[in-house]
Amino acid sequence: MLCTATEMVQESAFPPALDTTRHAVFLDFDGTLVELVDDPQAVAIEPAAQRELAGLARKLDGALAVVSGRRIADLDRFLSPDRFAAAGVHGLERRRSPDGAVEMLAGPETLDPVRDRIASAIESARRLHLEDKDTALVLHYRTAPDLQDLAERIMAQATEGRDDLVVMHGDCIVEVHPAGMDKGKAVAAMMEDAPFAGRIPVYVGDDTTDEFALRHVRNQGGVSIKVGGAEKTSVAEFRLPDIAAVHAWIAAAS
Ligand SMILES: O=P(O)(O)OC[C@H]1O[C@H](O[C@H]2O[C@H](CO)[C@@H](O)[C@H](O)[C@H]2O)[C@H](O)[C@@H](O)[C@@H]1O
Repeated sequence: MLCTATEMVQESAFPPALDTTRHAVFLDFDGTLVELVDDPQAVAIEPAAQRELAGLARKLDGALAVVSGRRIADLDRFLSPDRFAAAGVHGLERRRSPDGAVEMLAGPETLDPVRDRIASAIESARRLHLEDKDTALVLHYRTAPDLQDLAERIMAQATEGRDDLVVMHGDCIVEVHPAGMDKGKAVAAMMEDAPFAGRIPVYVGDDTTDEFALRHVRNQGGVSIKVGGAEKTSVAEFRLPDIAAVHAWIAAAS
């Protein structure tokens, strides 16, 4: 099911092959490395695909990061036993190397009033699911698409008057977190330091929240790749049709 669409015209060129001596690779997680499913905790990466991913990180001398709306702890769990550099919760969590510490750019307290309002609002809308990521709250409606308007209304009411927060609309979700960070800013920050600095950024993502990073990378002369068909409009220059194509493209890296 397609829950969202973004702006701008389509180009559908197949991306160039990865060059592991020159590229820095940033990969979205849900919808890019793993298939979308109803239960957010039920995603799984194919073992062969995970081996290729770990192999790519080695070939790039570590210049590979997962850039996700997920918490880094959740990414680690889904990708265990491998660990990667990562930007979690749209950049509000950051880990510059696989074994480094996770920097938190915001705390959970700021969302407490919103958390309470959403929890009480969904008591009468039990088919909506609240995912609490500490520094972000997500209302899921993949299994209740008829409740999209209600989910958006609940989020709008719960965040009314809070200019310090930003509401984002993703694939069958509406999400809130502290303002000031997005995936484009997260990629820009990671590109400032080794092992990413000096390389050409490559970004692969499927959702509206990836558009910040796709735009940033395209503006920097990097390689921007949208995952999905023409129904998903994007600023990206290149396109891979689906998750299987992403993994095949990763496996072909030289
Ligand atoms: O930035 P991403 O790695 O793409 O993470 C975005 C959101 O992913 C998860 O939600 C999405 O995947 C779920 C599992 O397939 C699906 O049920 C949901 O409809 C999708 O939007 C995650 O639950 C969110 O917290 C992330 O923000």
